[in-house]
Amino acid sequence: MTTTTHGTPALVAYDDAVRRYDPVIGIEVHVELGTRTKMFCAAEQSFGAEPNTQTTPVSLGLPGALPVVNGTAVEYAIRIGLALNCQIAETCRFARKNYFYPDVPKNFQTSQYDEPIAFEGFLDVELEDGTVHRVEIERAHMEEDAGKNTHVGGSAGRIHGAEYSLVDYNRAGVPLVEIVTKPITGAGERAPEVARAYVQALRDIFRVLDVSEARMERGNVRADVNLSLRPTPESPLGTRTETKNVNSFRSVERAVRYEVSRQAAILDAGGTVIQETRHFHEEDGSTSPGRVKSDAEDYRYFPEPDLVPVAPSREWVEEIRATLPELPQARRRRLHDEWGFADAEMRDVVNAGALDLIEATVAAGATPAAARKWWMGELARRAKQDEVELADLAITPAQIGELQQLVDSGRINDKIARQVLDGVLAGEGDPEAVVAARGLEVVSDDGPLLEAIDAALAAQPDIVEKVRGGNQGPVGAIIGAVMKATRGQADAKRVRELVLERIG
Ligand SMILES: Nc1ncnc2c1ncn2[C@@H]1O[C@H](COP(=O)(O)OP(=O)(O)OP(=O)(O)O)[C@@H](O)[C@H]1O
Ligand SMILES: [Mg+2]
Ligand SMILES: [Mg+2]
Repeated sequence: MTTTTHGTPALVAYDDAVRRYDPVIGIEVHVELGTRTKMFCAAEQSFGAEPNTQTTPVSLGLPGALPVVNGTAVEYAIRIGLALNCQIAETCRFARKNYFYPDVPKNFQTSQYDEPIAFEGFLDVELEDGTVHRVEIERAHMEEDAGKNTHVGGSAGRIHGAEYSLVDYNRAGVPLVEIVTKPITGAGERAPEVARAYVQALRDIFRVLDVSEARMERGNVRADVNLSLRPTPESPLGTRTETKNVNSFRSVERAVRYEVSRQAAILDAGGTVIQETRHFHEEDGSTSPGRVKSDAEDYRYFPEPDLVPVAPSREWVEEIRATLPELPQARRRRLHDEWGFADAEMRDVVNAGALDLIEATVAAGATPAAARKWWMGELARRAKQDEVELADLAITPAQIGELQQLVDSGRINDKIARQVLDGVLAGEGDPEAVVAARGLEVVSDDGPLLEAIDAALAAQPDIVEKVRGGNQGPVGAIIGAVMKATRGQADAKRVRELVLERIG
């Protein structure tokens, strides 16, 4: 049997695998809360600080140090729970999850176990083609992050072969909320897409709730991707693997795909999938074994004796519910109605990441249709050409609004508008400034127009004759000559009027 570098049978092609097996996914998402201080102490937490400068005796796990719960973190956890349609516990406790690893200075992580702050929710996830898949949420609980190990020297990629390891406790004790789905069934071959869309929807929610910067590339949001296969949708659940710390949307999708192909190969060969954690490899989208998964009892969970239970009053919970911002899905529906875009147009806008840009452009005075035309047309084309995101183009919604107003007021035409765009993108300033500096304003004064018209009429007497004879067809040639003479800056409609007037 051929095997891959990670010692598994050769992969089964994805399409083949999902024809013969039913994938079930489970996703654990950890989000770092953007509170000023840590979960159980007053140490500040900010990204990129010098290692080990943001610690207190509590986050270093020094003997005798006593934790205190961060009230803002509890509020953020409730916000997340409510946004995910969860029930909020009337009272819940923290628990110690015991394990030994240098990044956990206390030798346990303070987490929640059988009493999460939020439970029994759901999130409707929209796929790129508009299909909606409901993901059931089992629970959302509070916990603290671990520190960060850096392994130095030794053979590359071999953690335990490193010469030495460094540990940074700045991240130890940073507040986290872990959101755990129930097993997600019914996704079939679209399991990778559902997994990705779910994590993306969560990220968007964290941002509007303002509970986290939710930057994947900084590790603010990390997903553990569980996957199992079963012969049919009616079969009992198979054995899952858990691919840890996947930190981009694309990687979530790839991790699911890879595990489907890998597990199908094992099952095809009559083998059994081992319940284990796995590492994801960005370079080739593969996963490799981590550790055989501890059962919960190996963690010797027990209630945290140093912290009182958290008992959010119903009044407080309702107050938080009442101040929840509009969530992304509701906002998309509202804008869809307000803007009057077709379903497919709206989906394209969302998928292109143009929703915020169009909204801001409309706020700057453009009609929704005009805003969409710019961002999904000319600007999308330029973004693609430069291989950048729309939002990273060197032009703002306010500038597009101004540009569109120049067009609407007849001071420039569509063709000139594209030249103005060039100028703005080249850093020549706002549209008004570019128009002035490049002398692009439409010639609206009739004086210079008449001059150009008379010259054109004189140059083409035969056409003048035809038009006088009642055939207006060839008048286009005169208009074209005038437009050329004014370098495209004339208002074509006005030119036509004047030409006909002149010919009489
Ligand atoms: N057979 C299965 N196939 C796919 N997913 C599963 C299966 N069984 C459970 N899951 C999902 O795997 C995830 C397990 O997460 P959970 O936090 O409950 O446990 P854990 O991974 O064992 O614990 P830890 O938080 O210590 O990693 C959940 O999303 C759950 O729905
Ligand atoms: Mg897990
Ligand atoms: Mg978990």
